[in-house]
Amino acid sequence: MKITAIEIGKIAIPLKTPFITALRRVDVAEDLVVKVHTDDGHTGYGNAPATVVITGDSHESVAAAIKYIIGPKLIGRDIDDREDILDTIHQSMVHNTSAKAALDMAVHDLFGQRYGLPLYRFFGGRKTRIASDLTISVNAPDTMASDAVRAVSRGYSHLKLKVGIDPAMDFQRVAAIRKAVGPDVTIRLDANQGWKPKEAIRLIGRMEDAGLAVELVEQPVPAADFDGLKQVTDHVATDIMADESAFSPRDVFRLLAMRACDLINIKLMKAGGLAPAAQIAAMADAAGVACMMGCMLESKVGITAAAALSAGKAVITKNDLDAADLMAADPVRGGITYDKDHLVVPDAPGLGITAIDGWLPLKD
Ligand SMILES: C[C@H](N)C(=O)N[C@H](CCC(=O)O)C(=O)O
Ligand SMILES: [Mg+2]
Repeated sequence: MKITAIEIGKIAIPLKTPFITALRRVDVAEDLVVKVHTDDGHTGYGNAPATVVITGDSHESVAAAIKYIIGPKLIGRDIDDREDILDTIHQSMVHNTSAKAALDMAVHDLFGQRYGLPLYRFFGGRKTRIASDLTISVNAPDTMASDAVRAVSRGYSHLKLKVGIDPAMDFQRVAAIRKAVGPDVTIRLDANQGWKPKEAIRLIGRMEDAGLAVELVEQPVPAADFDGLKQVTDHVATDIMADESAFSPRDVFRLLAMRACDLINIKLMKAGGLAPAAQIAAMADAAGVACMMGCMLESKVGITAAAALSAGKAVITKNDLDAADLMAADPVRGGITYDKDHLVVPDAPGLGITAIDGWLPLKD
């Protein structure tokens, strides 16, 4: 099975409600989807949503990296040389993790197809269903409370609340939601870098004193401030998770060595795909630090790949793989299905994706 061509196209999917974080607002999710074709008629799928405020990657930069730098090095390569192809993807250029993730995913998809192996089995095959939280966008406290109640009525028992806009109002947001959903719903927070270290320590302490029962706080401080992240971790009882601080395996090695966080959020778009994401999971496992499998605002292509890794690794104990469930339409045929708050992984070879509706090839 040899790679013969790589096509790049885009899909646009309206969201059920606007996605609002401390970093950005999105009304329509746009995802770049690559198709990697082989000489025996197979197609491997991968995706790369542009999340410029987090990864720095735009659709233009992803397409250029694939088309001019990494892609040409993959043409003619045999899928049986998987590790060698993955080395090429990851060593062709620095940064550009979204472009690398899209190609790494497609290569794994083709490898699964080559051997009739569902990807979740390739990564360990521990489960066929994984539970995810649902994200509640940052808004006025009463709006967030009603969004949270609606999410619980849809079957979600874990909610990830976006905060990080301003600490006093963030306290009101969490208090309003806890009051609305009661004590049995798990509440996790994602500040998306919005607080300063001392501000975070005071605010999380206040939430602890008020008995708001927050399970974890994701990325309280700016991504580059590893010392600030450690300061927060060391001064609160609530678990602190690194997200934007934890891109590459090397970042995670540093975070683990510093004991700067209690948990790691792994995302394919930050790590550069499944191979480096699996490396991160293995390092965290060795350090005794549990992980969340997270996602960007991306289609079911990337969510299916992330779910396959999560379903195979015991160290991944939490999932924030709700992106495709935040969307009002699903143009991806095959892949995972949502069953209330669970994702069911496909039993078909590779990612099990058969077609993408509304996929428009990128023009030069
Ligand atoms: C979609 C997922 N639940 C999520 O919240 N991811 C964000 C970043 C997503 C984005 O801005 O596209 C995160 O965990 O920070
Ligand atoms: Mg996050």
